[in-house]
Amino acid sequence: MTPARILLVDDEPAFRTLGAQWLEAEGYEVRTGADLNGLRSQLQQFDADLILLDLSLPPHFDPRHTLAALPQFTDRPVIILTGHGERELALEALRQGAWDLLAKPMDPDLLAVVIRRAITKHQLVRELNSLKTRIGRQSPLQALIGASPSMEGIRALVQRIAPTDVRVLVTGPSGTGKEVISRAIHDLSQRAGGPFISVHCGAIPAELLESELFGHTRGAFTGADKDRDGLLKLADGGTLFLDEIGEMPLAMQVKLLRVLQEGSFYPVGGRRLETIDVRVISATNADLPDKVAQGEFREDLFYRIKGVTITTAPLDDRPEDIPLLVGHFLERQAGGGSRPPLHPDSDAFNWFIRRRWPGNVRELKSTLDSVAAIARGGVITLDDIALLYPDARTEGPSRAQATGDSLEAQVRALEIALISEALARHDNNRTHAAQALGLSRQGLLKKIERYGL
Ligand SMILES: Nc1ncnc2c1ncn2[C@@H]1O[C@H](COP(=O)(O)OP(=O)(O)OP(=O)(O)O)[C@@H](O)[C@H]1O
Repeated sequence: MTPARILLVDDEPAFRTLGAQWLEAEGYEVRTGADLNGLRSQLQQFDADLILLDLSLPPHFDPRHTLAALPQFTDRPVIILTGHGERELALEALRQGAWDLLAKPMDPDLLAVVIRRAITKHQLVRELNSLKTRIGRQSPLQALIGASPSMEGIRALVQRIAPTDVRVLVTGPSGTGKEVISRAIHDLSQRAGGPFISVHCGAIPAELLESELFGHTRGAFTGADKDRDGLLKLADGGTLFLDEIGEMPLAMQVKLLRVLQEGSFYPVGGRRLETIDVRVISATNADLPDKVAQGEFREDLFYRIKGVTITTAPLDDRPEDIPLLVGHFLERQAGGGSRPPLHPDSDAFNWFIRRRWPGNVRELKSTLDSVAAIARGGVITLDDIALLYPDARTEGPSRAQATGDSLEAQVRALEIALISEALARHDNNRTHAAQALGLSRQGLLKKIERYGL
């Protein structure tokens, strides 16, 4: 097990040295600090599980100054070290969210117990929060992240059509979540217990597509040394997801049309008619009516697969989804472990929101993966981003200016980013996050509900 980390902040060098030696002997990993100003950046380098904090610190040596800064650090237990005669200040520290206070000179036995209790409770709270989040996210609809009107409309439609057997066509640019949407429809349908079989129509060579879909009998062609079921058969009782259907060769389109009309097919080389029961969901980033007009896609097949059409929007058109997606991916990266997810500071959040994402959510996710890999101390900063994207600090006009996002979308994006950041910083403690944002707890809860945070 990795040792818990403690940051000891005190202006007296001798106290720091002795304190650190004692804490290390108790099995903790320790760093020390001498002033209040460096504390925040020190925490970015060293994600402490607990802070031991003296109240009179440079540069002001004014306990009130330290107290005013305290709420910034109480996303982990802070134990205040007080001198005698500071009773009022100590009480105020507790009101500001300090975990406990101990008078100098320290009683080592008492200190050991207080530290151990604080760290254990803090770890339990983190685990509880991460479990709550995971349980709360279990509805298939909650796999569809986003608070933009576009995503809200999609979620409402998915909920309506999922229990029916209607065919669905999901269209929209690459990387905007067409497969995630299709999967959510399946997971919410009565077929959820059955298979979800995904076929990438453009990736399978035309000459193989037929046997991949319909299966084949032994000896049907060179190399067919035994009977093999196709993907249609494997999808029986479940959902067949035809991805990039616009890339399906014309000859195959005719055969697929027959299956959709009759619900049955012959495996390649076979004489026995196979009957299947599948729901078909198709996806494409192509303009199918245009392909129909060009003679590249069969009109009759288009109308067969069209059913209800869901259209996804480019990520650049819905900036308010960015902070939520960032939070979601970081949480998934953390995997519910004992360490909390990384979180971007406000400059980093702004960079993610302002940037353009031609590769949509897929590009956002892979950028986040690389940035998260080099971040230290639990926080993603603009400095981390600038290591991979040297233009990060100087990037030209904001995405909003370039794309003309509505003021409403920009305000929503900013509000979601600030709330997500405050919640992350305060370990999902809504009371503390509300205080930090200058909102009432009730007001914050309303916003959390509205944005599905
Ligand atoms: N709204 C969303 N909520 C959660 N994850 C999303 C969302 N949109 C996209 N993703 C994630 O983005 C990545 C790309 O999504 P997906 O494969 O569904 O896109 P697509 O539109 O089907 O892309 P393509 O057209 O290239 O096949 C996946 O990792 C997916 O989990």
